[in-house]
Amino acid sequence: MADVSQQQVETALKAVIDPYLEQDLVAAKAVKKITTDGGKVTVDIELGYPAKGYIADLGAKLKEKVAAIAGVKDVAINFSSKIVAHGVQKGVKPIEGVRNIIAVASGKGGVGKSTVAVNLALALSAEGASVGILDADIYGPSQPTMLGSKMKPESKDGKSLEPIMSYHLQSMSIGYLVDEETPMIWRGPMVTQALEQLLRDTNWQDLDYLVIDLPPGTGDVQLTLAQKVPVTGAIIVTTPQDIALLDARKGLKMFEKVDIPVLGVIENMSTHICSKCGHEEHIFGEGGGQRMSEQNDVDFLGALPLDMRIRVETDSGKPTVVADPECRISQIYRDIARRVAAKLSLKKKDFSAKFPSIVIQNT
Ligand SMILES: Nc1ncnc2c1ncn2[C@@H]1O[C@H](COP(=O)(O)OP(=O)(O)OP(=O)(O)O)[C@@H](O)[C@H]1O
Repeated sequence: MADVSQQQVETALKAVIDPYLEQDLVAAKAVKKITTDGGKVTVDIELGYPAKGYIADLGAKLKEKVAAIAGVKDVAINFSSKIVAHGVQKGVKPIEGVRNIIAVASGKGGVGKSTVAVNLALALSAEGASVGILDADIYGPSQPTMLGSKMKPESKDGKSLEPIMSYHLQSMSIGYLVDEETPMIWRGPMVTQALEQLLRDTNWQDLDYLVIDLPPGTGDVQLTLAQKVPVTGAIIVTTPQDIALLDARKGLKMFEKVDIPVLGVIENMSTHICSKCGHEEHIFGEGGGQRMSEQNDVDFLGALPLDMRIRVETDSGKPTVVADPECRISQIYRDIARRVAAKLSLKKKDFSAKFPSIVIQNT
């Protein structure tokens, strides 16, 4: 019997569309090596995004296609992830130790932006990336509470700060440094200066992604920040109500103005799940985030339910993604995290950046 050819294997691999990259892995240039040794086929795949929770499933689909080629007796698929730095706005200096910055914004307060930001950061970490979070919500820093950490950051040299570690996540917040009431009286320029300092004077350690939890709204502070921080991509959090959607649209326009690509929209409090009977209801209307994304030509990244456990777990210092990694809500956050990172991986690379991070992940 004739040997299995590389071409046959490629054709089989092309039959599987990666839902996060929205293309097959050959087209995405993720297939790095194919070896065929008699009936034994080995495929090396390098994804541009972290995907620990998904590669078993992806590997099984690819194996099934390759195994169906006549003459194939054994298939091995090896996965790795290589996360590289991507381009940012022109003229903004990159941050030492950080490959990519993802800004999480909302048009209006109270839509759950901070909750989404921390769970998204933890979900990226659960998928295998090295992740940090900067709490830029200077008027109401909530990350110290959400991460259950009240420690003061150390300074080894009297100039820079060491990030606080919780659940493998590096974090920095004005809430670690001043008492809760102080930032409320700060004026615009003080806020942006404090934030720039927090961002640049923290010793971030080799981060693939730094998630920035921006202050709510689209005023001057947010605009100045968006101009000064080297952001790779932004995410807008909204609820399905009309008013929140209108405000979210302002957020989209703000990022457009400063040339930051919007990775997409996350709808929070999408449906309500009754904690007693599990019944699901669209109490704030249905499909608003999806419609808004379509109308504004941005991606819809996913929807999270209004669920009491999200509030209880996050507000008590153990966000859902670490409190119960296998539950449905955590799976939604991880799905969104993979989608965000995959979209980011398709953006223009920053060729001046030094080292990518490579993680070997086997099925
Ligand atoms: N999907 C959800 N289900 C239930 N409760 C939620 C959900 N998302 C957020 N919450 C809760 O809603 C409250 C507000 O959330 P959060 O602080 O994240 O909002 P925010 O948009 O960052 O607010 P702010 O504008 O004050 O910064 C918190 O108590 C949080 O636990």
